[in-house]
Amino acid sequence: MTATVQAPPILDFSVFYGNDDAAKTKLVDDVRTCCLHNGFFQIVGHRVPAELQENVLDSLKSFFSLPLTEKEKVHKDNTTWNRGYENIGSQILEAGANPDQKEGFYVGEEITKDHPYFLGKKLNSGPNQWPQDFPNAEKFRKSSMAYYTEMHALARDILSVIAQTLYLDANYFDTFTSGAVATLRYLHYPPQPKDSDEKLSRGIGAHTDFGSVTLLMQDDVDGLQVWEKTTQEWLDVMPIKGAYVVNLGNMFMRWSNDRYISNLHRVINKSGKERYSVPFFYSGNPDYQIDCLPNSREEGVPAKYPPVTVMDCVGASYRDSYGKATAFKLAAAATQATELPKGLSMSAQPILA
Ligand SMILES: O=C(O)CCC(=O)C(=O)O
Ligand SMILES: [Fe+2]
Repeated sequence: MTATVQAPPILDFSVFYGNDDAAKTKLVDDVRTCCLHNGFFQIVGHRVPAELQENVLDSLKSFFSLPLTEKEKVHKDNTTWNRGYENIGSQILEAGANPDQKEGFYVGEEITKDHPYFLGKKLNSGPNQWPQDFPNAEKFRKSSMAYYTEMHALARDILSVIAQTLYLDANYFDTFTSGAVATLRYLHYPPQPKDSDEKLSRGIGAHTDFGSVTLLMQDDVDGLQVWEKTTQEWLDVMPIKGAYVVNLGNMFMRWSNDRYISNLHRVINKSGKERYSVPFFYSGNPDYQIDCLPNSREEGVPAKYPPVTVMDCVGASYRDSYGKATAFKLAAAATQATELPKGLSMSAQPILA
């Protein structure tokens, strides 16, 4: 019998908030093992209130059930800082696959137009767009912002554990997390049509995330899969109520000189049901310099990458992924396809002005 490889381990994060030193050391060791293997783990026992999680899920479901014309009133093309609604098919994350079969809504810090981040065009910084003609509008806005604040706190706590996995002070990332930019993304994956091409149809194509860490809440429908390099297979990450799937992004991998992994994952919604999920992408302070972390390379081994700011590192990945969808649209138009993939607009979306 062959040993089965498990989807990301489920770790009890409550020990981070307790006084049991042995349990804390074990948590740090477990997180280190995951970071070295594929950069994925799951946590329970965090402090994000269950009621807030439910409010977020309820209100995003009622938003996505609005008519398209209502959702498009807050389309993210109204901004150059990536806030608001995104149609199905706007992104291609897997080269060669069809545009992603998901619609989304982006939320970030409420940044006013006189804020230095807005004036300096820092990494998707600006005011949010909120749907107005909507019975749950107030609940949607309030729960989104309360949840956004909670997620910042949880990301800082997780980074504190990750610092310790590298034998660094628990507060090593404080300058990186102060003034950090992050994006909350509400996602809705309609059921994949039965006659869709299995090989090409994706809720979200195989990709790695761009930033430092991503904290993902899944609703109760499965579909997320993580690539397991040792057995060359896709492993299902079955939803656990209230838990977070945590994964490292490309910027963290670069920062650790490729010692810690940013791993491939994808979503295919074969459930026949509507699937909802809420990733929180933590970029960090846009002006922070990402330069090889201490203890992530052997004595005498050079750093693989030159220093880069958070803004340049994450911004380049965003532009690339939306550029692919635009290229697909242009290719489809060039072959005189009568029908373009739904939701692909004719204007390229400038993600970072
Ligand atoms: O919806 C999910 O479960 C995963 C979403 C994801 O990987 C992403 O938005 O980067
Ligand atoms: Fe992802």
